[in-house]
Order: sequence, then C-alpha cells, then structure tokens
Amino acid sequence: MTDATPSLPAIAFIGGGNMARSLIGGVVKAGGDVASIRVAEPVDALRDALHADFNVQVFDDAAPAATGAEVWVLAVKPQVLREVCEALAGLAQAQRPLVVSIAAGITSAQIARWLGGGIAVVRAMPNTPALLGAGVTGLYANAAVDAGGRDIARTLLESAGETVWIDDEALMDAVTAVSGSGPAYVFLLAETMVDAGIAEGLAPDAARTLALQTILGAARMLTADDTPAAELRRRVTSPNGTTQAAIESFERDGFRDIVARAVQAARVRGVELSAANDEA
Ligand SMILES: NC(=O)C1=CN([C@@H]2O[C@H](COP(=O)(O)OP(=O)(O)OC[C@H]3O[C@@H](n4cnc5c(N)ncnc54)[C@H](OP(=O)(O)O)[C@@H]3O)[C@@H](O)[C@H]2O)C=CC1
Ligand SMILES: O=C(O)[C@@H]1CCC=N1
Repeated sequence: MTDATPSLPAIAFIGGGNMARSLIGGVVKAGGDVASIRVAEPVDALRDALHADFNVQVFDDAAPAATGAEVWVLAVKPQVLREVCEALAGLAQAQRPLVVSIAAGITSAQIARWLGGGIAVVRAMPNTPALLGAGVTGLYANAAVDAGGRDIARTLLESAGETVWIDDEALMDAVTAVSGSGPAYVFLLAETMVDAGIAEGLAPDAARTLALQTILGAARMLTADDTPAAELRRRVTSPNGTTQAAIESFERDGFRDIVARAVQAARVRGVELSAANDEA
C-alpha cells in the first residue's frame, strides 16, 4: 500500500467483473478517493453491487465512463478487448489517457494499435488476493509511458499488494502463468488436501480447518524472511518420518514436472490469446 493512493487521478474501469472488483476493493481499502473512480459494466447486478459496496460511479457503457478519465483500466476478457478498444479509439486519440490493461495475453502493441496508435499502455497482471490488499502484480510499460504514468500505474496496483516491474514484455505471459493464475493452483491444492483428509477419515470441518490453516501458516512462514522454501521443507521433514514418505511419493509421481507443465500451459495460452484476437 502507499499513502500516494488518495491522489490518484480520475480512473475509469472498463469492465466491472471479478478482477475489477478486487482492484477497486484494494484502492478503496487503501483510502483512495471513490469519487474519482468510474466503472463501465453491462451486467446490471454487478454494476449495482459495485455502486452499493464501494459508492463508485457506474455506467452501462464504456464511453461515458472513460470520458474525462485520465486513466483507463481495461478489465474485460481478452476475447472482447479488441472490440472495446476499437469503440474507444476516437476518445483515446482525443484524450490521450494512460491505459492500464489487465487482460491476459494481449500485448501493449495490440492495445495501442486498436486504440488508434501512439497510446501510453501499461500492461498489468494482478491476481485476486488484491481484494485483501495481498495481491501481487507484474507491470510492463510501453515506450509511450512516461515516469508520471509509471508512478500512477504502480500506485494504483500497489493498493492491491506488491508490484514487480518486468522489462521484457514477452515475460508477461510467464507472470500470468505464475501469479495471475497462481491463486487457483493453491486453491486446487487446498481442495485436494481437504478431500484427502476426508478420505483418510477426518470430519469435513476438521479436514478443512487443518488443511486451510496449514496453507495459511506455510504461506506466512514463506514470506516471514528470506529462508528458502526448500530449507523450510527440510525442517519439516524428519529422517525416515512421515513427511519424507509423502515427499518421496510426490517426487515419484512427478509433482515438479506436473507443476512446470501446468505453468507452461498457462503461458502458452496467453500467447494463443494474443494471436487469436489479432486475426482479420
Ligand atoms: N480473474 C482473475 O483472477 C484475473 C483476471 N485477469 C484479467 O482480467 C480481465 C477480466 O477478468 P475477470 O474480471 O475475471 O472477468 P469477468 O468476466 O469477471 O469481468 C469482465 C466484465 O466485463 C464485462 N464487459 C464485457 N464487455 C464490456 C464492455 N464493452 N464494456 C464494459 N464491460 C464489459 C463483462 O460482462 P459480460 O459478462 O456480460 O461479458 C464482465 O462482467 C481478463 O482480461 C483477465 O484476463 C487478470 C488477472 C487475474
Ligand atoms: O484465467 C485467466 O485467463 C485469467 C488471467 C489470470 C487469471 N485469470
């Protein structure tokens, strides 16, 4: 978080779904000025909930939300981003906003081109823990973004957690694969540990508490200091004990390869999303 958050300029979120809600929640929690936040969202229920929960200005169409806003946060699905940008191109050329896109895969060059060219674009990849201020965001700025634009983008995303600048845009798909999608991997692990505990005879409530508190405690240990994950793992693993039996089972079953292949699949999907949305 940063105490610069309240001084953010007027921001228009184009798309008010899951991720926009997480980011808006982060900005509001960090003390950002809700009067400067507008959201364009076609789904009535989502729009109404955003207004009720955060008191932000809501619109059912992108153009009125974006008009006059210095920062546009593009928070629609990659598959509709081109259409959204092309509809806003005239306004983008007239207003020259700082555009922050959180769409997976879609490149800053595509976005700048769809908006008519010459637009300052920051590509950001946040994740859903942003809602709790516990997110992490990879950021890439194209050449048209000046120091002030980088500061605004960083300040906006810092309200949702930590930020990491990435110099090579091609690596943004790897960021997406590790941290953008990453919470889902941990949630899958949580589901699996709870189910395994139940299969071993634990009551569902007990299995849930034991598994989830273990993940929380382990995450806190991982971030408490610089002790490597491998060392923390070694400290749990008594020679010839229970953990060693489990770790050897994981290694035999190819756990490391399974995770590496999943991360690679997510990265490749990001590349595909970019290509698929630039045809014709
Ligand atoms: N969810 C996540 O964990 C993360 C998502 N992202 C990225 O964030 C983006 C949004 O994802 P997410 O929030 O999950 O998706 P959602 O589908 O929850 O939100 C997108 C919203 O935008 C709406 N929308 C569609 N067209 C327009 C339009 N023309 N103007 C304004 N709003 C429109 C959609 O309505 P409708 O449903 O009617 O189409 C939908 O409510 C994606 O590009 C994704 O890659 C990035 C990091 C993490
Ligand atoms: O699944 C997706 O495509 C988006 C991007 C990262 C997290 N959710």
